[in-house]
Amino acid sequence: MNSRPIVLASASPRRSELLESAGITFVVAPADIDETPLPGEEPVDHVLRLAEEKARAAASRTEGRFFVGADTIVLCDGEIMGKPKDAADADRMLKKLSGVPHEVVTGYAVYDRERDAALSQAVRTKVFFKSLRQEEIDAYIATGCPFDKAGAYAIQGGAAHMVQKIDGSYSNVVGLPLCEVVETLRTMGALD
Ligand SMILES: Cc1cn([C@H]2C[C@H](O)[C@@H](COP(=O)(O)OP(=O)(O)OP(=O)(O)O)O2)c(=O)[nH]c1=O
Repeated sequence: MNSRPIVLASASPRRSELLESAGITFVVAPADIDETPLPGEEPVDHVLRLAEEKARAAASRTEGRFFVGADTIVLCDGEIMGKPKDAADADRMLKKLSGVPHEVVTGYAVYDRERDAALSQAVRTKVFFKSLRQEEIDAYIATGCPFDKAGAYAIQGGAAHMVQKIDGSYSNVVGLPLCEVVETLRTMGALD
């Protein structure tokens, strides 16, 4: 699908699987950046900033032409939820999400090293959780799954049964809005 080198600036195996599923050839070069929100930073500005920082950080130390970075957060009642710090934090997040619709926001950026230019976009998906029983929350946390996921859950994993419905892109919830990312790669000339 592409002859020009694409680099995925991510350590997330889910993002790799999604991009692979679109038939895109790429190499992986995770970018380790500080993901703390700036004081007063709006959620969309936050994910867009981090996505571009990840793409540019990978470009500063990896061969390639197009660099894809992404960042996913859960937005519930004004709170930006990243990954839980520990089991108590995961428990707090899941209790807050229980029975309440929330949004998953993923920002992504494609940085073209040759033109020193980036295109970015934030995609929002509404997720409706059922009311969770404490035993369900405890059992889920005991699996260890919540710890590397924004909002302490994975729609593609053990939390599938907690989700009543979604409104919007599924791949966006998993961490990369595939439809939009592929279109952006095409617009930028990264795909044949
Ligand atoms: C809500 C939700 C999030 N997630 C994941 C997507 C992201 O990998 C993670 C949010 O953390 P991110 O900081 O966006 O990404 P990451 O640290 O995993 O990877 P990298 O920064 O190297 O690209 O949560 C799921 O896998 N399923 C879900 O249902």
